Amino acid sequence: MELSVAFPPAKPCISASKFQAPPTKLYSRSIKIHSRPPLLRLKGAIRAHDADQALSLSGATDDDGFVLEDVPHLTNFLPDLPSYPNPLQKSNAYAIVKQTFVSPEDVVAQKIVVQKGSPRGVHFRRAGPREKVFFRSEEVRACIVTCGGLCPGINTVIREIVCGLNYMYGVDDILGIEGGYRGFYSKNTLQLTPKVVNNIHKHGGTFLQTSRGGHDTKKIVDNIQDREINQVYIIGGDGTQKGAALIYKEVEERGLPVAVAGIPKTIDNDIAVIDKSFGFDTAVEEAQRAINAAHVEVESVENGVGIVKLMGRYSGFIAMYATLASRDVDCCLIPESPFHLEGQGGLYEFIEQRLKENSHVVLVLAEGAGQEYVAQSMHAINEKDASGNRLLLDVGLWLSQKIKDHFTNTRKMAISMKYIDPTYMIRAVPSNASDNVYCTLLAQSAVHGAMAGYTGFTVGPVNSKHAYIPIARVTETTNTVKLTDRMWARLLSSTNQPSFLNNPEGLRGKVDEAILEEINSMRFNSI
Ligand SMILES: Nc1ncnc2c1ncn2[C@@H]1O[C@H](COP(=O)(O)OP(=O)(O)O)[C@@H](O)[C@H]1O
Ligand SMILES: O=P(O)(O)OC[C@H]1O[C@](O)(COP(=O)(O)O)[C@@H](O)[C@@H]1O
Ligand SMILES: [Mg+2]
Repeated sequence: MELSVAFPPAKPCISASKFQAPPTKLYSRSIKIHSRPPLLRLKGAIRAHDADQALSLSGATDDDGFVLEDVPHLTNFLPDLPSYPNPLQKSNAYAIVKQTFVSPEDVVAQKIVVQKGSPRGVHFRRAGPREKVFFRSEEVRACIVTCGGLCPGINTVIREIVCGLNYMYGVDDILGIEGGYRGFYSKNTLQLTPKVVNNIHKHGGTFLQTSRGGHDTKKIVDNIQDREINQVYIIGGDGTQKGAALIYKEVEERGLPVAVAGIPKTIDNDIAVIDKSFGFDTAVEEAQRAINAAHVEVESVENGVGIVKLMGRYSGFIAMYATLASRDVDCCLIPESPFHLEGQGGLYEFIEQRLKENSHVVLVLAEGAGQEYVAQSMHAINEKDASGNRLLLDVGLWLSQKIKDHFTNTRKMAISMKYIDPTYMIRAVPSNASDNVYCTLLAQSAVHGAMAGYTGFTVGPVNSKHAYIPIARVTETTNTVKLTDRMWARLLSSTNQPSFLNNPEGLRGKVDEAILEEINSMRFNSI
């Protein structure tokens, strides 16, 4: 029988130090299922074979198009690593659970809407506790680091990693790395216990502090080695996960028995593969307060124009969901959807029409929207932050000014402009109840994965089932709002705003020619 599995190429069984790091790019290959290698018992430990776990995914044939995009396992480069029975076997919490351990055959499908006869497609390993663990509890020294921008729920994830390790696996040596990646080599560590982290989930921000920039793989791994850390939990966005992949590769090259687990974090919800990033719901909820305030303000004056600027560097998810949730928003502008101000079908015309109808209008603006216009008007240079992310110009201020100028000078209409910028407020709050539950699941899944010897993985829900995803899969692309998907159409139907696509010529010279081409071809295809 043949099984199609996607994972880095198998490496010869030679000493760990001689291993080459596998290429990041995953590829798909067919491998035969042989009779499973014997499990040798030695002194209460079980010798495992990495292929054992992948190959036990029986029952699939290559002609049904089943692909497993597997995550690395410590035994890939440390084949003699002993394993032990999972202490959860004796856990009160799991005492009456029907199936404590996730079967090695359990996988999560990336696509759940399929057609009859279509290939089964890509799958990820299901997250959760495994029968065998590759660490003795008393030998674990774990560390947690948080990097990048803030997001509601980071503290809950930290808390639940600490409590999960301690309560489920009896681990009591957990270090907090302070101030992001650079904290590995520039700061002292913090000892984390359930008591220390008991209340942190009630606060926004990160208990461990964070930073941008400062990723130096060699220095970080030197530090991991010097401190004898063997489990690394890394909470952060796309940049952080890229850094985590480099740490994992370096760890593998050095042949260290260190599990590297990534927990994806970003307020922008732009991480690929996973359903949604934690804190996103909280941020959307918090954004309602700002939208509400804008609405109250502009409803109370004549010709009130409210603008609310929300986060979203390259993707407008927060703006889109906040708009859909609110129903007080007349128009939502996101980076993915180019807009134009002047002429037929433009923003000025739309605002004037709504002012005539309702005497007020509320616009929600993602910070990454219309950056081309702002850059043109300010002759700005492309500045970057310490992590290399482009620093955005304030589109909110620019748009408020443009609208004021247009109505006062060109249209000779008095308007009352209220510009609200709650960007940092929506990500600095503690997470709401549903995000807290989500964070708990993420943290526990990460702990189970690391204890089971998986490494170089990111954890997250795929079609609402938590899975272990190869890091490269979540960093190779960024999630953006697809204008061709139904969700954006739902928003347009809800606000009844212009799509700005009916007059692509109005965009000429203002947005990238490639975007215009795309719009034209979309229109052509949909006619
Ligand atoms: N391509 C990369 N390789 C290695 N480290 C990176 C990379 N991109 C970002 N980082 C590091 O990850 C951390 C966070 O990245 P940043 O982009 O600021 O936030 P986020 O992880 O939320 O996207 C920073 O310390 C940065 O140095
Ligand atoms: O001012 P900071 O801390 O750099 O953060 C601003 C950026 O952080 C974000 O909230 C999210 O960015 P990350 O996910 O990369 O951390 C962006 O929406 C925003 O542009
Ligand atoms: Mg990022």
